[in-house]
Amino acid sequence: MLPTSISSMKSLIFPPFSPLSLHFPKTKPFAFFSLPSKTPNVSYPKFLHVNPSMPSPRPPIFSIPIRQSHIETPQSSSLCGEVHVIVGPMFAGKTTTLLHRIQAESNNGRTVAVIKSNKDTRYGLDSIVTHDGMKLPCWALASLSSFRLKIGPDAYDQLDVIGIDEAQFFEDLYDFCCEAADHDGKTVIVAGLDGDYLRRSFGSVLNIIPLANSVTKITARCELCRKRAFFTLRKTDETETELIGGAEVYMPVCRQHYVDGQVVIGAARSVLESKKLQCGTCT
Ligand SMILES: Nc1ncnc2c1ncn2[C@@H]1O[C@H](COP(=O)(O)OP(=O)(O)O)[C@@H](O)[C@H]1O
Ligand SMILES: Cc1cn([C@H]2C[C@H](O)[C@@H](COP(=O)(O)O)O2)c(=O)[nH]c1=O
Ligand SMILES: [Zn+2]
Repeated sequence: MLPTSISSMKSLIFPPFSPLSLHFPKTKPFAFFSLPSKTPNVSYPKFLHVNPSMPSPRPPIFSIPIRQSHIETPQSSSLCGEVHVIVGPMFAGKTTTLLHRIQAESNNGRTVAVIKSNKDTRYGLDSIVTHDGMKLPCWALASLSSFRLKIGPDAYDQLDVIGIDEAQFFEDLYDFCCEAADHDGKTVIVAGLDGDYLRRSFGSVLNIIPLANSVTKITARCELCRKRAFFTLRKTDETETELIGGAEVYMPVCRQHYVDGQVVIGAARSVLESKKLQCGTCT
């Protein structure tokens, strides 16, 4: 028997919720299923280079899988996709984790494609490369909305899994994930920075958390004390939010060293500014 408050409610959904559907969402656990591979002519990335001496990525320290159930219904099994989000500071292993998940999906016979932002030109535009040198061919795009046309609508329809790296640079991330997972039935695996060098929310990455089946925050090692690093410190005095770079510009730091670093950088900046004011030749 349902509680009165629920049973007396008029359902706007047909058929109305059963008590079972209230308690057990009809989602599938990540990587628990394998769809048959569809056509052989779809581009099917393989790892070009996996360094065998590379340690496997550190386990996430913070993972919130949204409650899932093994109960499936026939009508939910084909259409609904999934969204999985991997965040953390630079050098935490986001790209490594994304590539491992994509490789696992591909090994399960699922058709995969990976997208990165064309703003990140660090290693050329044709591949995603981790800080360790692991590499996977990708689509480098200015916007996610261009993906379907770029890959071709037929190839898009054949895709099971879409990986997105450097997600902070895509303005249309929310709309793309919604459409791909809810409407097109794709599994979307997103990797990106949750925060910028000032620890402000970066791009649309945090906006897609309400869409996600799972959210995983991973950490790096603080470059100064080797403790867990949750943040990215910018070592230079540039102030624009988007500034492409690697270890020459950024370092992963723990909370203490982030705070100390901001104080040191702030002090250095004010010294430089006061020197500029005193110097007659500087403008
Ligand atoms: N300061 C650093 N400079 C270069 N490589 C680093 C540094 N710190 C960690 N790494 C390496 O980078 C790997 C993570 O690379 P990657 O997956 O590309 O990270 P992310 O995508 O989170 O930036 C780590 O496992 C580590 O081996
Ligand atoms: C913190 C921060 C980073 N970026 C840039 C720097 C890199 O090009 C990417 C992050 O790459 P990774 O795969 O996570 O190592 O983002 C930026 O533009 N602004 C920032 O504040
Ligand atoms: Zn530290």
